Amino acid sequence: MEAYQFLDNIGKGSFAKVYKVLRKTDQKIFVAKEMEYGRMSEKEKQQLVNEVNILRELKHPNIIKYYDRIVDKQTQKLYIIMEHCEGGDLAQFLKKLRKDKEYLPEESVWKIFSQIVQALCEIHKRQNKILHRDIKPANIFLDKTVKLGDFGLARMLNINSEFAHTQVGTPYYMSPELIEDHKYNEKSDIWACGCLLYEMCSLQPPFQAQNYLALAMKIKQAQYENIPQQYTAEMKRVISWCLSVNQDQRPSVDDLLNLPRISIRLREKR
Ligand SMILES: CNC(=O)c1c(C)[nH]c(/C=C2\C(=O)Nc3ccc(Cl)cc32)c1C
Repeated sequence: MEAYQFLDNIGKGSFAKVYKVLRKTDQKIFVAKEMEYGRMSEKEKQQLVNEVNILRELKHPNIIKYYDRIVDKQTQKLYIIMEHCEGGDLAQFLKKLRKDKEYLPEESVWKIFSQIVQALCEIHKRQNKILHRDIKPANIFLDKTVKLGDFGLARMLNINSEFAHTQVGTPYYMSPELIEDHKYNEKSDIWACGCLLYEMCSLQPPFQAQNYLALAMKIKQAQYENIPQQYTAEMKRVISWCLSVNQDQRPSVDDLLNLPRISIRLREKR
């Protein structure tokens, strides 16, 4: 990592530390995600190679840009160099709103959501379909555009891995089918989008409990409190649609792109 100067430790991604770094050649700022691969099994190393290969292929304004990967054989650490987003992550942003008791205007909620749906469209519609598997505010970054990042758990549909059952932190956004130990699929990402939309309105996840079992019960019954009254019936409808227990009843990415509050934005972009 001689080409970069470490500036700050800015947080944790999935299974990793995240640093703000300066590229010495042009003084540009990036983010380096540091992962220790020394203690990883061969399968986990394959997952790491898989994450980097996923990132390298993705080029979209609403997906965190991958720049480089550096292997430090001495320390047995892999660094993934990615774009830096001045605004930090959405989790911190929502945490500040909650502290200031300030709700997000509905227009802002749709603006963020429409960009995440576009990112999802990009990864779901590829020939080699990709599932993100960890959509949540901490993996959404704010800059001139909103960007979906940290594909730490993403994988091509055709590669199974024991990571499938790896959970880091409380699984607030876990879907009913995952609780039933069914296969993760694109409708599980849609469930997570419903949780994200809910949390942007309520400033807390739809499903919370004191323990995993109680959380699982609430998720399986899609039992959640109403969002604040200031949001429209359309917002409530889309959240309810994404949080359909039966995944076949959930919207597809195309259904979400065709929502009036999203499609109007896409037309304006053209
Ligand atoms: C207080 N947090 C920050 O200031 C912050 C900022 C300005 N950027 C970030 C994080 C990232 C960032 O800016 N780009 C990233 C790409 C991948 C991952 Cl896993 C994280 C990031 C953070 C956590």
